[in-house]
Amino acid sequence: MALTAVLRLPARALLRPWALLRGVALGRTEAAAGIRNGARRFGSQHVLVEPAAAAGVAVMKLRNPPVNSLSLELLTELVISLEKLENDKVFRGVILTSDCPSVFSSGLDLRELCGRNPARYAEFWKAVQEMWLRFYLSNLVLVAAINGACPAGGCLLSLTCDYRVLADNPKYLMGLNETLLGIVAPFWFKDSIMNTIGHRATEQALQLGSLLPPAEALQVGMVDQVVPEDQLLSTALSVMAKWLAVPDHARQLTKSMIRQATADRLLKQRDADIQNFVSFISKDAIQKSLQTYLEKLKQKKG
Ligand SMILES: CCCCCCCCC/C=C/C(=O)SCCNC(=O)CCNC(=O)[C@H](O)C(C)(C)COP(=O)(O)OP(=O)(O)OC[C@H]1O[C@@H](n2cnc3c(N)ncnc32)[C@H](O)[C@@H]1OP(=O)(O)O
Repeated sequence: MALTAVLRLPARALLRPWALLRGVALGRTEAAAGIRNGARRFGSQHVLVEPAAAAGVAVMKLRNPPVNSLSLELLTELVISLEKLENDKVFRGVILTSDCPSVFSSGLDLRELCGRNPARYAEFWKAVQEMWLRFYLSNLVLVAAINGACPAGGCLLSLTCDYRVLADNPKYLMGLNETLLGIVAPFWFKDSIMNTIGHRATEQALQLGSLLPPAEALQVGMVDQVVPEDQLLSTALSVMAKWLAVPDHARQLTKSMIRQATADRLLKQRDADIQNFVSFISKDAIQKSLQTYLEKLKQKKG
């Protein structure tokens, strides 16, 4: 099965990601999808996964130019790639980074939020939920090496990781800016940031839709470290070594003890959350807000 065909499958196919992966693996040559110089390496259209220099560590790169917007396809491939690594006994940690210059991820693909029908909105939102649940609860160590701007859904993705290192560049703004688009960050976005930066800082960051430069993101605890851009990957690898020095079973149970309750809040009401999203995003006023925001983004260039 060609990857393009895989990507046209509905989100419910995520329930059987191995069936999809078999298709991906069979559809691509070993050189493209698996083994290069003896090292395991696989990729899909929008996610590149390669072994890092350190044993047991993979680097997962988002590759959806120009700005790594989280489309249904990218979300689906992220989940499949993570699941594949989790099922491969070789890997214990993943460094998540971007293959696009200056942008880690621009967040949810705004084209998925505008002018679609309710069934497509529902399918998309289910994929957003799935990405968050799988990454947030992953038994692997996830370190985000944030090498670009990181707004909204991009920030959410980084918040699923166990540790965040941000490259020191004043253009690399980070935060949940939903209110500035006239939309509302769902409760599990809010939970993710509140568990990271605390209650009071969340009140401000979320209501103001703050996009913080590196020094402020560090100060508030949105990232754990800010480093010169040329040291980003080496720092992420050092951090990973520290986390991998801990026995997996003890670390995994501890992670789950801390995170499961937050994930359960969504797991208990996934369908209601989808319905909420669909009815919210379908409102004329919300559609207008989003269209205006998208147009402003496009005009910025001219
Ligand atoms: C009750 C609760 C219920 C639930 C309520 C609903 C909850 C929804 C939660 C939503 C979460 C989100 O993530 S919403 C997404 C929020 N994201 C953002 O606000 C980021 C917007 N983007 C940016 O700020 C910038 O693009 C940035 C990422 C910094 C990169 O700047 P650059 O100058 O490098 O690039 P640009 O020139 O701006 O962008 C290049 C092209 O990419 C497009 N582009 C940029 N971001 C895009 C995006 N997210 N989706 C699609 N397309 C995007 C631009 O329009 C350009 O298109 P062309 O002109 O055609 O080339």
